[in-house]
Amino acid sequence: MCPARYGYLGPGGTFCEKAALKYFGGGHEMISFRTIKEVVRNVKEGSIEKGVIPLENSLEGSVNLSLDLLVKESNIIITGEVIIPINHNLIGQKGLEVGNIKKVLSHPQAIAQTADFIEENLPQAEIIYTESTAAAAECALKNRELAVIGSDQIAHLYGLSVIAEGIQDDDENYTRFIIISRSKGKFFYSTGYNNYQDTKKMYKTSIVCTPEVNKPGVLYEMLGEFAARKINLTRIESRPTRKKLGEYLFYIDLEGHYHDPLVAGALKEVRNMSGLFKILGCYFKDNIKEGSSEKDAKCKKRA
Ligand SMILES: O=C(O)C(=O)C[C@]1(C(=O)O)C=C[C@@H](O)C=C1
Repeated sequence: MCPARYGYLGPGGTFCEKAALKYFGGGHEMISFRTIKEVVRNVKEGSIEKGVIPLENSLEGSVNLSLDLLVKESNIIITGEVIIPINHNLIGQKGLEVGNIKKVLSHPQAIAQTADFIEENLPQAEIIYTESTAAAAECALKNRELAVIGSDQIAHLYGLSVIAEGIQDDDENYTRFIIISRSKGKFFYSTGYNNYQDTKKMYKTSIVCTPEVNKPGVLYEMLGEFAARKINLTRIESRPTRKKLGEYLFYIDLEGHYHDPLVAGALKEVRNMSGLFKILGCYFKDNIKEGSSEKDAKCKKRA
């Protein structure tokens, strides 16, 4: 049997690769793509079975491009999630000192997650955004005055040195990645499950919706459908519809399976109040285990 083909935001050494390995384990064909858009396109066109892209970070919030693509690409669904701790380092060629750094390169999320460090230690440096932390490391190979922000793995992989360790604004730094697949058809409601207490422990359902009419209290009414059924929401995020100023899409993640009658009932009501309504996916929950940040792991190793 051929190994499954999975894609992720690369090149090799990104946090996304780490997340993909945690989720899929070994023994698969792993293909790196240079942009999130390319990962999504390849899943959509069927050249890979699943793709892994970043969705949100505990310090910086959403990766807007990923949110937008989930709505734009109608045949893409979320089939899994994986959360990993993120530990950033300042990286450069051997012998590079902080005072000599002219440019700092990284993914916008990584730059934002280390904003305090940059402000305090690198006020002289020009900031350059790249498609990923590993793409930044490729550039550092060609220029001695250039530093990169990323994992210690990329330093190792690209033969670079770590100048400063653990430079994120807060030690508790996690990114949630989603696994995307090609949708096989419309989501349907059924009553396969009937114990919300069980499904809420195991599953998450993600939806996106926009109220059909813009009237006072409409969002309150929509969210009330979940509150009335004691359905726990784990996230709500708004993004412009990109059609009209002041009109928003609401991304909602909730605990429970959409086949659970309680969840299905709430979703039906919310759909009735919505213009656009899409179930983005229903998948197993990943949990952050206490003491699972990279820094904690390093401390344990040293002890
Ligand atoms: O550039 C990488 O290494 C990525 O995997 C992307 C990404 C992101 O988009 O959030 C992933 C984790 C970190 O939050 C920083 C960057």
